[in-house]
Amino acid sequence: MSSLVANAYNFRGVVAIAITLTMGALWTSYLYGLWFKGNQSHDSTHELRGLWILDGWSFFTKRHDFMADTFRRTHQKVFRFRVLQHRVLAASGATARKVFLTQKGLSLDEGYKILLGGGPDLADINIETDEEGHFVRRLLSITTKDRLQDVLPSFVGDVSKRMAAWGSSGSIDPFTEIYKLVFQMTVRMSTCAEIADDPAAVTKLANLYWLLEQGLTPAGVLLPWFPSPARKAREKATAGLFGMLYSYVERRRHVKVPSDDAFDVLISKGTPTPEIVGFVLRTIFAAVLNIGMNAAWALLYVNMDPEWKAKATAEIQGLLDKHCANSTDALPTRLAAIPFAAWEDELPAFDAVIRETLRLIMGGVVLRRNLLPGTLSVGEGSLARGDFLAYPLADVHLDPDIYPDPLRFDPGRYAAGREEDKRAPFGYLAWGAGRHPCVGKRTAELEIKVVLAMFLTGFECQLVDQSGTPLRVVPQVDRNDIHMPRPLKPCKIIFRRTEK
Ligand code: HEM
Repeated sequence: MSSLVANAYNFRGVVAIAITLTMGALWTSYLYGLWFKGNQSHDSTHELRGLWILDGWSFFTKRHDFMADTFRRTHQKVFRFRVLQHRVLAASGATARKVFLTQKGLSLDEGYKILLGGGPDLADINIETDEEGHFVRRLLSITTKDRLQDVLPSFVGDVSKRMAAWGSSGSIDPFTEIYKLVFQMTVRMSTCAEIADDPAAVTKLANLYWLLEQGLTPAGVLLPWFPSPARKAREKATAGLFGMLYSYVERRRHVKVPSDDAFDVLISKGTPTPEIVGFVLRTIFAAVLNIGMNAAWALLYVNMDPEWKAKATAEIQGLLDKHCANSTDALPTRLAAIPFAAWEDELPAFDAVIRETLRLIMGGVVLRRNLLPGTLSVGEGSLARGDFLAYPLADVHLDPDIYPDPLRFDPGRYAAGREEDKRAPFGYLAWGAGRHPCVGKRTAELEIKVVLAMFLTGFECQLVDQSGTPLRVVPQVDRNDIHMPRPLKPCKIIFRRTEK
């Protein structure tokens, strides 16, 4: 009872502090708004004049609606708003898109760090590394064709082992279970066998990672100084991940015969342990949510489209017949016998399904910060040094003039004779383009293909709603979820295993 009373007092204290902070934030926001109005640029760009904290909040909590509604309401191709002291130019249209993608001096890292809360950062636990500047080069060194060929049989083995735990029939939430498959493959690709072969270690890593993801909240970005539970959780998770990964890397340093695993490759190149840890955290962050959600959506779309399901199934069966003489071998053994080059070059229906899924799902906002001296013209707006630039991919991916009937899943759009993605400059951006194309594309495509191949050759599936009623169309996407756009209404896959 006394602890209940104490909790009630604590609760009232927390509420009082929260109210005081909120009032303080609104008041500061108001004063800042007055100051900002006096200091706004004198160009013709439309500026939102509300309380900055509300604009900033909508940008984090309902980003898609905030951007789409404001473009619609203002009839402008650009508008400006504020997130704390930062000025953001939201831009749409072909000219702005080209500047966004090709202009030197627009920083991708700075854009995401401040407006998305960045990813995991060892500086949160006072460990400074020089990892950021080397990340792309290191990633390319562990995702070469040869390495992916080496790791491919383990990908298939990992996925099939995890799927075996589902039993011979039942139901799964694709956005949870496929995320786990992708997590396992990404750990395999970016760490070492001691972790990837140990389900308890992978689960521990996944739990810490999930805790860290949950720490990336709008409040954490908008009020970084506020010691919120989310911030504490994030620091705790970062410390846990650091401690765990550090000990595995140090153990690998002392083995007599190095392997081809990522840790050993990075150690052999003289990479210090904290930088290897930072590299793994960043890789998992860039990979797992992106691959996990797109693999889950690809499965939903292809399963609901009989024509493309038949094409993709025939294609993978063709590769099984070609590369595996013994048809009595278990499915994972046969899939693992298909060489990486065939996965990459001989699955055009898979490629079209993935390409179309990504167009539909990758509608979020991409970000840059202007580090150039002076002012830069961006379409009909201008960007001062230090300002941020936000471009919604939906501007191009859901434009009916480029992709007629844009919400329809139609992988044939890219085929010779149609090539809708070529109707506008930079008409397809799901893998980025220009100065910052995605460096994880090859790995991501392979992981998605392995998941689809396992489902298409080893399972019968049906998409149902939460009550088990079969769905006739794929659910709509929650475009306001900036981390992992799931369906607006939850759904499940009911499965029956047809081959082991
Ligand atoms: C389906 C999965 C993925 C999708 C849809 C995707 C999409 C993208 C997009 C759209 C960009 C450009 C962002 C921008 O211009 O602001 C990008 C960049 C990038 N991606 Fe991916 N990505 C995926 C998987 C991965 C994976 C697996 C990795 C690493 C293992 C990765 C690493 C990166 C990096 C490092 C960049 C920035 C490159 C640079 O700074 O120049 N991505 N990705």
